[in-house]
Amino acid sequence: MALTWTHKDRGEIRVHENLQELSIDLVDYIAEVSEASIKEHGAFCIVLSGGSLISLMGKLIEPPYDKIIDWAKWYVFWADERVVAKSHDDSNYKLAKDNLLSKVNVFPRHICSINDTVSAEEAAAEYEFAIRQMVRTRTVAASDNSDCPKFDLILLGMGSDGHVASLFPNHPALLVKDDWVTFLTDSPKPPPERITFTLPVINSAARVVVVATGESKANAIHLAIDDLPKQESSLSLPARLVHPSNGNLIWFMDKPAGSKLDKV
Ligand SMILES: O=C1O[C@H](COP(=O)(O)O)[C@@H](O)[C@H](O)[C@H]1O
Repeated sequence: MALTWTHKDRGEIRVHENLQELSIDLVDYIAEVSEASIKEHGAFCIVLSGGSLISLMGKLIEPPYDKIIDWAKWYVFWADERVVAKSHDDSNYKLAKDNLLSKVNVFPRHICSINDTVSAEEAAAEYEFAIRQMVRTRTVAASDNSDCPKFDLILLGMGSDGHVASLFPNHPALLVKDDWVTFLTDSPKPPPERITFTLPVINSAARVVVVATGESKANAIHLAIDDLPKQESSLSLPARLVHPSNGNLIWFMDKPAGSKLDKV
């Protein structure tokens, strides 16, 4: 049984017994939000990340989810991408394509991935332009209180340094306010060239989920969620800056990742 509670300003926290339990709870949540979004506005705009998140979503291609989800109404985006060929093992697109998207009936034209033949700067600009077009045509909702898209669900992983998407500790990308997508050529985690959603976009989503597993993430989870006596600059922990202004935040983790939380 998961230990769950709601923190006064850090959202809902779900600490699971093991990866199997976490994975079931995560896909149940995704299926629920997919259904609710489709009922509400006829589409489900979901934003993926790379890393360990995708294997935790693996049950989506199995019964009953493969049949009950209305895949034709899914629009898929990425919170960040490595600027490598789509066939490269580092590609977040390839990871999701191989393990999820190629196994369900999401329309290829509903998959909004980056152009892998241009520079990081151009890829970021083109990706943002494509999303702006989708907001204009109302495929993606617009935020009520910012000049940003309002995705139905943004799924983020978190590194042991507290990075989310490709927003790394103390990196200038954390300060970008006017762009929806920015780029970096000096990522501390390889590969160096990446594009990423900026914080205003992440924090304008209707729902943001952060998924973290393993003991190596325990300290970052503690710093991202617990009330800290004397807070260092939040720029040193991007996950602490995830704070949807008008949406829900949920943290899914296993016991080792949650082991340093005050409540645990
Ligand atoms: O480089 C990245 O890392 C994070 C975290 O990955 P994880 O394997 O530790 O879960 C991921 O969320 C991000 O999309 C990816 O580009």
